[in-house]
Amino acid sequence: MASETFKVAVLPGDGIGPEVMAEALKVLDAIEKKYDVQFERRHANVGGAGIDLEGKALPQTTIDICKAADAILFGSVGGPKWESLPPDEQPERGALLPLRKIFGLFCNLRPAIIFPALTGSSTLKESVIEGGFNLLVVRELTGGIYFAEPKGIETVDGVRRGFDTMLYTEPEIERITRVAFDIARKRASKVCSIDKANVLSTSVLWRQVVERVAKEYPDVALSHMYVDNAAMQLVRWPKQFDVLLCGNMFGDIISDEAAMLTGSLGMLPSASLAEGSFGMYEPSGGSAPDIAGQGIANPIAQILSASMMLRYSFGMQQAADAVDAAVEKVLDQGYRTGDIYQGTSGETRVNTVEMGDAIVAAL
Ligand SMILES: NC(=O)C1=CN([C@@H]2O[C@H](COP(=O)(O)OP(=O)(O)OC[C@H]3O[C@@H](n4cnc5c(N)ncnc54)[C@H](O)[C@@H]3O)[C@@H](O)[C@H]2O)C=CC1
Ligand SMILES: CC(C)CC(=O)C(=O)O
Ligand SMILES: [Mg+2]
Repeated sequence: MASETFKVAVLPGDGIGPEVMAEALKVLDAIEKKYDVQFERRHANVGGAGIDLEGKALPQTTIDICKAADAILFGSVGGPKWESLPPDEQPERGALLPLRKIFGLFCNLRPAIIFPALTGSSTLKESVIEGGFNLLVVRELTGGIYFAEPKGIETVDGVRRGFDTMLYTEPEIERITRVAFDIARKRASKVCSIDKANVLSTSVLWRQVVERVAKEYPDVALSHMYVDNAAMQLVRWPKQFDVLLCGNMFGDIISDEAAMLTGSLGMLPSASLAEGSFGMYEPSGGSAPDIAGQGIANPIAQILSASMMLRYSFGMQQAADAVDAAVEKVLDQGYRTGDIYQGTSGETRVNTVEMGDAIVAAL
């Protein structure tokens, strides 16, 4: 009998979600064997799978399973099949955003680290990334334009118009700013806050609050950058960044860009954290309908998300380090899924399952 048991709600979702989730679960099996721990897993439908099997993107049974769990391991949701449904019934707005809200997952951590073996897979010149970079997007996840009301599409004077509301409260900004500064202290002690304060009122407030909170962290260097410049600076010279503090939408966009610097969106994990130890762990990318069903997706983002779950929700630093090291080892050994394959000597092209097997073997 294992000395410790953690309950994990497993929500594979749509597209490549189930394919990459299967590999992350194999890694958890291996961790159970290696450490004195048991992961009690309950699977639940979410997104398109929820709609198809239970009539709703986020069925109540799924919410209940998540509530009973210590953490959620999430795949991804969405796809063309469900895009013509009313927006609030679609997988993204009907399941993913509500899950983030219901569980208070206000803090999304997206670490973009270039593995030495993958410098050739980045689209950036080697001279820009040599020596590596290690940046962390700290994204506010339950506020901003993705959530605020009113939003909708209406007809006024015979003209259809769509509208959203961008809104941030001072406490919301303060809370995520503290997370960013606390984390920066354990890293290179630099926070770059990303906004659009030359245009948006939410950003003007964002900047004021960030500056006020920063006074409590004199040991952390704060800079501000407009989001358009930040998007450019990320590809110009990513090494200048340590922690990037972003609102919901800017963090969404900037983190996809940061992912590609590391070689592929399929490499970037994420942790969506609540106050306390509860979290949902999900790849930064989506359901990748263009490659779904072919067994070729890169499972590393999902596996590293499981590693973040071990680290942040279960306090299993050693096991998380072991998973991260196993990923690095297989990359050093030359294993590559199609998205990170360069065709150079020393590389072995593998499919999703083979990559998962290699990582388990390296553990
Ligand atoms: N967290 C979630 O569940 C998210 C869901 N989505 C949804 O996913 C669907 C597709 O959205 P897209 O904009 O196409 O973004 P996407 O992230 O699914 O795909 C963008 C590109 O990255 C590639 N890619 C992503 N993950 C990969 C992996 N693990 N291995 C290899 N290649 C990978 C895809 O093949 C595609 O070419 C949409 O319905 C969207 O709303 C998008 C982002 C996040
Ligand atoms: C539904 C979207 C907000 C999902 C997404 O693109 C993300 O969280 O990165
Ligand atoms: Mg995104």
